[in-house]
Amino acid sequence: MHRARAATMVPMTTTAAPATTPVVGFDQVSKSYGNVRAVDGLTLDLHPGETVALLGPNGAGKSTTLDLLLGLKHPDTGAVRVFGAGPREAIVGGRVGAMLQSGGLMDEVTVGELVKLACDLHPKPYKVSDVLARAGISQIADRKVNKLSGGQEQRVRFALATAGANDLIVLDEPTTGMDVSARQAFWATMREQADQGRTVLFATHYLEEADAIADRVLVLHRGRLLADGTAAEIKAKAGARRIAFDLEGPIDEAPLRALPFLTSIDVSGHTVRIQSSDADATVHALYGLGLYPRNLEVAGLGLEQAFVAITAAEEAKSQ
Ligand SMILES: Nc1ncnc2c1ncn2[C@@H]1O[C@H](COP(=O)(O)OP(=O)(O)OP(=O)(O)O)[C@@H](O)[C@H]1O
Repeated sequence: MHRARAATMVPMTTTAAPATTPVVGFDQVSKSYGNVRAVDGLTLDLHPGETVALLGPNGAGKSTTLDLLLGLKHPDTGAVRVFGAGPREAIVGGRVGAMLQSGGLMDEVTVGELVKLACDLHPKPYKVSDVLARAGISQIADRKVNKLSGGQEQRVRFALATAGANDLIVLDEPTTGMDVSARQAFWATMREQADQGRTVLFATHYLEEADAIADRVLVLHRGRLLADGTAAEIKAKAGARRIAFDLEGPIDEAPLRALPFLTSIDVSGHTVRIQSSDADATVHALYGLGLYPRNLEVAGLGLEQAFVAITAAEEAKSQ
């Protein structure tokens, strides 16, 4: 999503909702731009204390989903609820912190002034010095916002989204441009927030972050929810497993390519790497070829490979 944003921080408050009310509820939500259906019949609930990663290829509808949730866009059909109210009603107070992708930072103020403003506006603010320290920007508090590097700007957005205690934190590709230490500090803060019962929803292209951080993963594709579960469940849903082994002598690829249930193969030197939708059957057939595979390893897919497998299978269905 590369569109400019009106604001990088969206403070909201609502009256307390009953404990059973989901933090966020999407009920059959659809949103189109002309003939592009960005969000297509999306139904899901988010609950207190969940850390949820929203994954999907470019154009899958992640940013539109977050915009709908924040009331920055309105559904064509269906309903979006935030703490039991419509997003527009929810926007009037301060239970939601949002870190969006671009735009909205005031240029002519210093980092410290901007963070102080965010704290002043928040109904449950943290101390400005703590917010600056947590985002790793105390040293640049006197610098004008328009003199920052991309990664520093992103740290400032992080500070704005964590200027006060929010019950829901919405993050659109939050760590893009951050260096390793900024990422680590960022996710440590988000973990603390989740441990305190807050709900964190983040869209990302960094699947290793989703794997490490999220206790629930949503996979969007063409505006529809393809998968919803823990990272382990998503990996299992992809079905395929990785098989790797070494062979001595020149490798004849033809019989390997004919192995049953093989979905991909890569031969590099003496090492063969295979993906199979039935690893047991593939390994059995491998021995049936009279080969002697050494250093044989069979493992599940990583989240990234599972994501690629799930979305590629969906693409194939729609062709
Ligand atoms: N303002 C707009 N006008 C027209 N089409 C739009 C607009 N905003 C988004 N779209 C289209 O809607 C679809 C979903 O876009 P969206 O930005 O929600 O996807 P995304 O998953 O966030 O993508 P990315 O990973 O590339 O940021 C895309 O096909 C996009 O081109």
